[in-house]
Amino acid sequence: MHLQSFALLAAASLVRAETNGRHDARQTAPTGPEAWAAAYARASTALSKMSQNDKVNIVTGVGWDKGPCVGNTPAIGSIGYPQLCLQDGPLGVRFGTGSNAFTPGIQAGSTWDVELIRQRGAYIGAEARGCGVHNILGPAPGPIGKHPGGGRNWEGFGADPYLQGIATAATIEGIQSAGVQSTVKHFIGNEQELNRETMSSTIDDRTIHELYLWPFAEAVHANVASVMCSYNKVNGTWACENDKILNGLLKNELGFPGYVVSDWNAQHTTNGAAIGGLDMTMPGSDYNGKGILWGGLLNQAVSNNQVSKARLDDMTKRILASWYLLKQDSGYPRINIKANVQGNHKENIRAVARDGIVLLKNSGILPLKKPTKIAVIGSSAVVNPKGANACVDRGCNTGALGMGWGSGTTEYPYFVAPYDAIKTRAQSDGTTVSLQNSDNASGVQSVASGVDAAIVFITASSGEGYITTESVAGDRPNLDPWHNGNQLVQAVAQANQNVVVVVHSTGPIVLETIQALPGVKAIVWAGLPSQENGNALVDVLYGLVSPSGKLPYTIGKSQSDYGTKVSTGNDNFAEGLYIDYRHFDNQKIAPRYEFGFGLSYTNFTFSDIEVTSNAKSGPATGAVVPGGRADLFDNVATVTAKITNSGGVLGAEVPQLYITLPSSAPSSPPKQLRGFAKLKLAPGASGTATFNLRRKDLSYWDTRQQNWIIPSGSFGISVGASSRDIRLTGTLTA
Ligand SMILES: OC[C@H]1O[C@@H](O[C@H]2[C@H](O)[C@@H](O)[C@H](O[C@H]3[C@H](O)[C@@H](O)[C@H](O)O[C@@H]3CO)O[C@@H]2CO)[C@H](O)[C@@H](O)[C@@H]1O
Repeated sequence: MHLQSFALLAAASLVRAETNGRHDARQTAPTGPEAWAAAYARASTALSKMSQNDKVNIVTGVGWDKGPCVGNTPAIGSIGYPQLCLQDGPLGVRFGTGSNAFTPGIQAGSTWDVELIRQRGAYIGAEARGCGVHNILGPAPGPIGKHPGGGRNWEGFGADPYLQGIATAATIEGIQSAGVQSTVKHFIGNEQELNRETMSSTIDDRTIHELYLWPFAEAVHANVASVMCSYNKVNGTWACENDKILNGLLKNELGFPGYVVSDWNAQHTTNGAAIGGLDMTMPGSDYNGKGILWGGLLNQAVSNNQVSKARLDDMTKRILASWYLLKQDSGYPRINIKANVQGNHKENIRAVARDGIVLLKNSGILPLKKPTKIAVIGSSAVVNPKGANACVDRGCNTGALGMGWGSGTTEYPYFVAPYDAIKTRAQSDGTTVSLQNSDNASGVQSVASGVDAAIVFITASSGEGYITTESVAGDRPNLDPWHNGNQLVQAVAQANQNVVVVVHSTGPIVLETIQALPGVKAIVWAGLPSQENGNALVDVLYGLVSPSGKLPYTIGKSQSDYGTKVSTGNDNFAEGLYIDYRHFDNQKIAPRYEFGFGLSYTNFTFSDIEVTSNAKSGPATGAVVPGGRADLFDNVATVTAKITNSGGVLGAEVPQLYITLPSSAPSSPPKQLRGFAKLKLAPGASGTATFNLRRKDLSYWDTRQQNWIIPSGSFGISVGASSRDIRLTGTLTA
């Protein structure tokens, strides 16, 4: 990008900051084009001191397993540039022994609490910095969750582009406020693990803009330092050499000033990747130390003019500018992945684990009221007998579940299992606890009968495809609970009429068998709570807090209701815009629990909706700032609603705003999330939810005009407690 364009765009960025309250809480994170312009100026000065060899080195990883981090580039002595350390990942410092295992992205999304998510990012950033990590490989809003059983969905924030976008931006702002580069991944269309390194994702122009690109646009707007291109092909061309998506969408349309780093071994050619928009190759060789595509080969290609010197300079400047942007050129800690950096961050981990718990069903059994006797049942109530970290990259589902498996995991520094925390609480209440730490349905009668509450634990897991767990090679082939969970719950419900089912899962499971059992009095969707698993659960089971999580995906009545299937060859994304609730709404399919659903121990009433708007139909016209045209980020309408806690205990509600586009727009999902807020309210208290709608929030992508358009006519505004529990409606006209 040119310096003049940054200077011109600085003013536009200030307008955005004043008009979009959501981002005002940003602290020391770099802010917009002016910060990039200063970083680019310094990058240009450094560039002039670098040899062609230096430039090739700074863009080329040193090779797999040849440095202290999962990704490393060599130091460049001539400019005082360090050996750069890139380390996973989205929930903390992978392989760290003195760091925390933060709550997975999907649990953070389930809180719908932007400030908790931002703090989570800031703490991940602080720990990465403390370990000398320059670039932390997260967050991961791709996959978004086209497939309910997609192996890596749990690394991101939920099956909706808006929720993913807000959570992604807040996470990046948090991470980068600690002076650490954030990498947003995986760009783009990597929605399944099966065949991810061979398949092509064919995604139409409107769908890519409105669904898959959306969170990445928010990431670029939050000044993310780098973007990781994915393994798959997009529309027939490898993502890491795809001119249309890297140069076209990312760098030109979104004005991305940072650098594109390859997923590990996702590069296929020397010249094609350089010309197609890749800026840094990782890890630099294949896992056997071979297959080196840049380094010497790139040097030759530049000397032969097959790749221009200007392109190599551009790659180098992007990498240097990101380093200067985060002020990593002075006083940066030395690399020590084993550093002790935990601080008090477990408070955030417990808060996210707890506030992400979704209460799905409660016939009055919860919160527990000093029961005399309880039973705790299931192998996932206790920690893995071999230790919480016994399986490499968490590649098993044994014992209590806190995260899925793969590169997006960390080591647990400790693990509080449900049984540990329940026992501690029970002791102080004088409750007797009996335990069956297996999933054996036939032996459950004796432990479950005669207790005041039988708490039964079931799970489902998934992860990255290089590990197969219990025959699951990444993506879940079905949405059933593992380890005969349905049969276990059935047996418990036969022995006892006061059953509480606790689910730990990487994504939706079909609950129909469990739902039909009269003995099941509560279903607690505890998600993926990481190391604070048991503590977070006890907070909710005993009413220390009222549950306040909301589902970040739909729980359908059957797998086929979702309308997508993991592809065995290439995938033409035929469902288009219609994934998750967009599909259920469009096809008028009743889910069991809809996107955005979650109960509380109190009640909330919604009233007094007000809509003010100066939205005008037509295209966006602003200059390009990081994230897209500047005016896309201008507030054009505001909706407010009064929320009152009309129940008897303190609680938090998440009012959600959905829009329905006017009939002049091309056919669109019936409802699309475009705002949410989390209000903590004492009994009887009221608060105002304010939803600021930006131009982009009211626009569709017009494939002919190649622009975002606000359609003319009347927009439906729905405000509710879920995507289907709409309490207030209004309209606005553009
Ligand atoms: O970690 C950086 C990015 O890497 C991708 O995941 C890779 C993961 O980090 C790595 O540990 C794993 O390596 C295994 C390899 O695939 C396998 O063939 C070999 O036998 O064992 C290796 C060690 O277990 O490879 C993963 C890629 O296949 C992620 O996609 C990305 O998100 C990470 O940021």
